[in-house]
Amino acid sequence: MELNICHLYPDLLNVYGDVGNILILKHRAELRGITVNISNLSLKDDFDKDLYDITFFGGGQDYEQSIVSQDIFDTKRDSIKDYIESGKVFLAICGGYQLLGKYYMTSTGEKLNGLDILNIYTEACSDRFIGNTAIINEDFNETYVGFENHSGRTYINDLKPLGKVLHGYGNNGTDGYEGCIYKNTYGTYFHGSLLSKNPELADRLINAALHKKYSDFSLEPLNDTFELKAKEAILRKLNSTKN
Ligand SMILES: NC(=O)CC[C@H](N)C(=O)O
Repeated sequence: MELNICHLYPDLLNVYGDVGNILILKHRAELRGITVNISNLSLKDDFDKDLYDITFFGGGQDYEQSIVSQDIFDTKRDSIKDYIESGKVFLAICGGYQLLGKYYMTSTGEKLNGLDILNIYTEACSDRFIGNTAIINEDFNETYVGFENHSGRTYINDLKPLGKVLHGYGNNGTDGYEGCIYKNTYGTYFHGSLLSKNPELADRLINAALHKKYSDFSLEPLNDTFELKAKEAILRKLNSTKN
């Protein structure tokens, strides 16, 4: 079996170790004997929706986001929309998450066009949401931990959130939700990297991608004792500092 992963704009959007998400997907797939190929796409490159099984879009600063927002709209929008609508796997963090929505209004009032694939929008404030975070996804019965740093406040309308906020700010600091899920597309503010701290979510993405590509397979479990202990330690620390 083989998985083809696309990393969008790794040269422009890659803060807080976002590339670690790709490394985790690769590592966990390879431990199951799955071959992984990674393609980096940047400015002016075409996105071939049929080539990739998982696509990753990381976060970044407003300046880089403004360059990417123009390019991705002009060169990749229709094919990324078809890819997402067809149920293929897409993971977007922070700046990338914001750009899947209708728009991102920066704190200086610059309106960046989003791809308008997710029914969400983001408006920035001058103060930033920074810190360690934890959420719970009650449908999956999974708790995810991460680190957020964003000025944007995202509103997800009727989309499902990735989880309910236990610690931190989440999408906008008011509605108690973090991230969103649409088909097999996951958007979130969790840096850190997300998938190294949350192996259940990494396997969820690998599983979904393999199900889409191959009808008959089963992903054998890995020994995640170390990762889960680390997560417990983070949650203990967050609980003890909660005021
Ligand atoms: N960490 C990020 O990707 C930040 C995204 C965006 N520039 C914001 O500040 O909201």
